[in-house]
Amino acid sequence: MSRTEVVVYENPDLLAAAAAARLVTRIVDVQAARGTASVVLTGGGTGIAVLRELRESSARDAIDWSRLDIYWGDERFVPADSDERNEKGAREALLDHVPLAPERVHAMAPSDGEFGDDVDAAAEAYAKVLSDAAGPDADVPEFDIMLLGLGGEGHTASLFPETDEVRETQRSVVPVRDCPKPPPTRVSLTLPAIRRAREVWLMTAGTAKADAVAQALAGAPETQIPVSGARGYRRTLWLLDREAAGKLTKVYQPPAE
Ligand SMILES: O=C1O[C@H](COP(=O)(O)O)[C@@H](O)[C@H](O)[C@H]1O
Repeated sequence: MSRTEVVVYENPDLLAAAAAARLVTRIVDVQAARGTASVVLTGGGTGIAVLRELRESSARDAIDWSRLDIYWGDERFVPADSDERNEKGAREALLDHVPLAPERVHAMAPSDGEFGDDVDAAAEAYAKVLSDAAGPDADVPEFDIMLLGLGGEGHTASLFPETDEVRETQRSVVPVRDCPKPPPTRVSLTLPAIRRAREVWLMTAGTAKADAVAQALAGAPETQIPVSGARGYRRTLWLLDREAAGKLTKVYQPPAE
């Protein structure tokens, strides 16, 4: 049975620090229970701030970094050294500063990588990465924790409102072209792939996100507000600052840990 929880923090700094602390605890608990853990990363202001907080936390040493698999929920299809790359942001904020096993870091291809500027091939290759990791019975692994951000118009990962990609039901990974938010070409997990995660953590801050947050939590159709369809099969955890939560009509209490 899946549950939805909403936690509101006073400001974006507190949100990022608290999300980082939760992440350490959850990864350590999963590793204690199952040996390894998997985390799907997001780009965006809050997602990268959380990784930076994690790097600066002394508790990060509680994680066995060599037994952690890293994936991405979406990526901008730009050259590897572009500041637009979600991978580059994550590496600078955290990944280059911790002893991860390089073969467990599963990045999406850049536009100057092995597939050149063929975004279809890059998306197909990432789908293969996921299906290889999932084993014989599934196309997508059961990720332990998927971190996602969202845009003011309701996009999550790189799934934008009223697009073919948000309606995708067969593929786990799709190429995305003509995105309303630059850069225009991206690779994204689809909603069915996102829903393979045990836990989805939706993290965002600021008044620009308040409408989308309120609509998603009120159950808006996912074709209109894609983040509405981003759910973990065990838990969906919204981590918000006061401004992003500003249009919620219901009062949310912090859940008991
Ligand atoms: O383009 C993207 O935007 C979202 C949200 O970013 P934010 O800076 O407005 O918080 C992000 O979640 C996604 O990964 C990224 O590619």
